[in-house]
Amino acid sequence: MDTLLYSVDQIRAIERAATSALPPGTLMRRAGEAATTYALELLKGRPTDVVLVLAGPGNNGGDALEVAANLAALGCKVKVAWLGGDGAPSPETQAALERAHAGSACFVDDLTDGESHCLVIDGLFGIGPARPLAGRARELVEAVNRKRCPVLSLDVPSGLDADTGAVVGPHGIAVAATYTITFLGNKPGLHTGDGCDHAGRVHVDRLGVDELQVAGVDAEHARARLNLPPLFAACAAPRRRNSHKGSYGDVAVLGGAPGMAGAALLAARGALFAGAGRVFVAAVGDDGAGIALDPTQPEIMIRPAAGFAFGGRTVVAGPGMGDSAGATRMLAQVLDGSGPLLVDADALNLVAASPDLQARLARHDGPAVLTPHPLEAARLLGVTTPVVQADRLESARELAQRLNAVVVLKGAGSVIARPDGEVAVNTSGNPGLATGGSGDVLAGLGGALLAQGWPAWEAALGAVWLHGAAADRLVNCGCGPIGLTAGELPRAIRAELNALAAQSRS
Ligand SMILES: NC(=O)C1=CN([C@@H]2O[C@H](COP(=O)(O)OP(=O)(O)OC[C@H]3O[C@@H](n4cnc5c(N)ncnc54)[C@H](O)[C@@H]3O)[C@@H](O)[C@H]2O)[C@@H](O)CC1
Ligand SMILES: Nc1ncnc2c1ncn2[C@@H]1O[C@H](COP(=O)(O)OP(=O)(O)O)[C@@H](O)[C@H]1O
Ligand SMILES: [K+]
Repeated sequence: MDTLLYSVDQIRAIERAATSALPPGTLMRRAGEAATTYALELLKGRPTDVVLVLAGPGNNGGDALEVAANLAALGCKVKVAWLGGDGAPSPETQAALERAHAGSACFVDDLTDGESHCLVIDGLFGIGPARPLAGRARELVEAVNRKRCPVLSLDVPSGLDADTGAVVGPHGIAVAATYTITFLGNKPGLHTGDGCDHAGRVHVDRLGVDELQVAGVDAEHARARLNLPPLFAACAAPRRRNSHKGSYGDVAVLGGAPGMAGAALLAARGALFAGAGRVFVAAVGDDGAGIALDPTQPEIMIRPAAGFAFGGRTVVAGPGMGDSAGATRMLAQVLDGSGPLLVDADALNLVAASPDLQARLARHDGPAVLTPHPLEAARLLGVTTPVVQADRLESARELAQRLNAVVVLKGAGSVIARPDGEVAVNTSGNPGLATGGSGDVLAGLGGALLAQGWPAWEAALGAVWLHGAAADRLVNCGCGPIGLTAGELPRAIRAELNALAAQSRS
């Protein structure tokens, strides 16, 4: 899998470089050939029924018409729904249209509901759409999304923004593909937000554009990639025989105000099962009369936050912390400290509400990771959740820069961003994680990696990937996605982390 993620501007730059070096029409022909080969692979070489091809007015439509012509020439039954535009098609698309017309592909005006197809090829729009799909384009997408057969999108599911993973809106619609074959380079929008539900399995074909042409763009711009173990596995070193609990750091969870003990305990368990040497809960607003023990995890030491010695420990601030004056005071204290810090949940909301805490956080003298979900990110940025979700990569970048910390913007395709603008989009996980407390476990896991000496960037990448991989492991064993509980995650995280450490040795 190509792990670098290119913006539409970068793809257009790569395209310009390649087009000027190649005979006219080469890229579209190659896109058509690559998609034909992939379609036949998906159909195990033998289409059993009609292949329906949707072709739009731009070059994405040209790619689709190439596929239609190729499949028809190979003897497949092909129907084409062609959506002409206002202007004339590009010369390449015009040539592809003529090729498709000259062969045995049958052009149809409308899709008949209930007609069966073995595959739909979606070539309505690629990286071009600037406005929400409407009229006949919308009707075609609605009809395709009602079908039960597999759908192969060319380049990008039509109607999806390739940069952001948002459906082009307002009130837009996008093809929900089973597979996407994407050209010249991988694209962030296929892997985050709505993109996760629309792209299906993503296959990248560089169309034979040589690395040198792409390299010029990489060196200058490529600042996004998929989050996979090679980015952080080197930190998951096997344990030295001659080591002790002090070798693996202390994690202190600042949170667990009365009535919200569970969140802090889940974070603490996340830290414990991810290998922290010792785990504490510094319970906010608790004079010691509240939770004293986690009966299923007595290893966790629970102390009142007031007077707790945070120095020299990794602090996970926020799970179940509440917004009391005491909580705010304790948070200011840990922000002013110099140890590794992970800020989550209520602590993020307190930071969002206080310019003073924001300044303290930006000045924090030590590794810092923030783990907002989209609403928390919106509060921190002073915008609404839809604004955050409309461009998850840029929202995460903006926050990382403003608060001078590594930021994890959670949700499907979590985005991890650094203050210098580098971004990674997570590849693991599933909607089983959409359950109360799973974020608390992630916070504890991130804290444990920091406590074991992982730098902030690698700790954030590793925690997000391991958390998702643990959820995938549980689903593969039948424990979800429906009904997966946050409490099941720590043990699965332990299994994933040990597997990673074992691999890093071999
Ligand atoms: N960029 C490249 O290097 C290559 C591009 N190719 C294909 O070309 C695509 C890009 O082509 P285009 O730039 O022509 O863009 P698209 O084919 O994505 O669509 C642009 C066309 O759609 C119209 N349009 C946009 N939004 C619309 C809406 N809501 N309703 C109706 N019409 C709308 C535009 O006016 C324009 O005519 C890529 O995604 C890819 O599939 C391939 O041929 C291979 C090489
Ligand atoms: N649909 C999803 N796909 C993948 N991961 C998800 C999905 N929904 C939630 N998650 C993950 O689950 C965690 C939820 O965290 P959060 O919203 O803070 O929940 P809580 O506060 O209840 O613990 C995050 O790591 C998030 O990325
Ligand atoms: K498409």
